[in-house]
Amino acid sequence: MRFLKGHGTENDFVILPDLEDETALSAALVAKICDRRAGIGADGVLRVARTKESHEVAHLAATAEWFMDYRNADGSVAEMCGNGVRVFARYLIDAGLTEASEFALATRGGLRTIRVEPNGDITADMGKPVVDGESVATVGGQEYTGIRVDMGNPHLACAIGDPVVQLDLNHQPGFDTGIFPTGVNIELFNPVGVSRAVMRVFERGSGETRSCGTGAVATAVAAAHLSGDTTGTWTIEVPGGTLTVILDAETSYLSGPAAIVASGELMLAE
Ligand SMILES: N[C@@H](CCC[C@H](N)C(=O)O)C(=O)O
Repeated sequence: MRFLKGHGTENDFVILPDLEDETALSAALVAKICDRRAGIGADGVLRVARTKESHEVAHLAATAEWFMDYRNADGSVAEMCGNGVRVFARYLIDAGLTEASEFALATRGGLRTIRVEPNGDITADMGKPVVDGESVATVGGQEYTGIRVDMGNPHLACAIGDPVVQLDLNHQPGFDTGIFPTGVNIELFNPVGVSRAVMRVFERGSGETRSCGTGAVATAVAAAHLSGDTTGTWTIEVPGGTLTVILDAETSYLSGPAAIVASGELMLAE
């Protein structure tokens, strides 16, 4: 099976073009592929499938030709991945599978419109974030209150007083499993200056990653909320780079670099 490797602000993915929809991707195979020692290594897998052939999203086929079938590093399925859609778009463009500079992609979280910027960055329309009250994450015995944000996938974005660089994110943070029965992506951030935040993330199904696009939007929403705003342009610094988030009354946008860095033949099987 052919694969490519790509990343968006070091949130890295193995891309599996499955244009004829022939690959049954088990959780075990995904976990093997994402293993950083015994596999290729990645935060997740992006299977490239035709929307019309994919029963989960076939109803979106009139608008989006391609479906991003996203899997976390542990093999679990997620609704959306913000850096994933941007890297997926970069693959489609580089592979000549689209010539448009603006096009829609199907995800389990619904349609996402992509725009290629003049400087090569890729912007995704991430939809309207849904804010749904507060909850608490526990990291290293310390409790942090955050804001629940639904980006198609679940987030808990916590502004904290301790510097995020000092956190130990080697272990799963605690969270309320009653509120998040299918797990949650947890962002810890320090607001810095005007409309800027430094963020780290512990992703559901992947552990700590160096960036998370849906998490960056959730962080911008939470940071804006704290400053009494709901709109504006936010710079979110993550360990792997910098993302820009625009919040307006109707939707949210995520912009940043996305690159394909390698391709090859996968020898792994179940
Ligand atoms: N890295 C992603 C989010 C991937 C999915 C997430 N781990 C989940 O299970 O919801 C992003 O860039 O948004």
